[in-house]
Amino acid sequence: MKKPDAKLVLLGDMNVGKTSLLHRYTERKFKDTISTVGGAFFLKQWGPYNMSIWDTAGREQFHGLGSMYCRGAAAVIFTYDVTNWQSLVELEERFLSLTDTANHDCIYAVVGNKADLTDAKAQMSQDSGRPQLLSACPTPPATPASLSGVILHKQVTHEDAVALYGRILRYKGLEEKSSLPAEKMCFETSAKTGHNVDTLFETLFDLMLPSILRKRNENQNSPTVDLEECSVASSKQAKSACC
Ligand SMILES: Nc1nc2c(ncn2[C@@H]2O[C@H](COP(=O)(O)OP(=O)(O)OP(=O)(O)O)[C@@H](O)[C@H]2O)c(=O)[nH]1
Ligand SMILES: [Mg+2]
Repeated sequence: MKKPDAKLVLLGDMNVGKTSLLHRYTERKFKDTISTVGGAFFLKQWGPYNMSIWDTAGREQFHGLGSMYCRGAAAVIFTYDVTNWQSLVELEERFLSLTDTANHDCIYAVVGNKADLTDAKAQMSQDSGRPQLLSACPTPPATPASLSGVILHKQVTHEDAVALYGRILRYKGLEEKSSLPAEKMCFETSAKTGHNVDTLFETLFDLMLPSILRKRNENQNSPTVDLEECSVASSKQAKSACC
């Protein structure tokens, strides 16, 4: 198996759709998933480069593994579910610090998945003539009994994601002005319909190119062997694997 040129890691709470995004991109399908155990990686040939994409478990019990998966990452996707405010909150509270082991020039994207559901909900709300309960708000709205069963999930807006992206940059000690702009790095996707999924991965691969070239250059100039990568490569025979 070829040695990966760069590593991209998907982080986020359970059930936000990380595995589904990966399936959609690598297999062009939306298929049934089971909650990920530990993590799994996939290799994607992108032009002359081998990209490794790491799918991590969102469940709390696997949290300790997250920083290991982020070690040496050239890009991290912070994934939330657009219908679930708490999944955005968790990114900052639980997942951001895991990226301390990522490369110093790591690229960060904030991705709201399940965009197909918000469209459906918005449509449903309009059709029924009910009041719009879909606007984002940081605390749960009081839900009158008369409205129970309408729409209980809050939506996360693009502006919420952009604000989180700004806080990620600050946490990383990066200047907003000299970093990649939020408009470019905040995506809304649907693993179900495929909306924006190719754009997400390919935008990130493009942006990872300087990191790939730097790494190739370092490897050429150094006779030392990267033990971490070799152990990963030698223990994985298949295109994808669990670990
Ligand atoms: N409607 C809709 N459902 C989705 C989408 N993406 C994922 N799902 C569903 O959401 C559930 C969770 O998806 P997974 O991809 O397993 O989520 P995950 O983030 O990998 O979860 P963990 O492995 O537990 O961390 C599944 O029932 C998926 O079918 C999407 O874009 N739209
Ligand atoms: Mg999963």
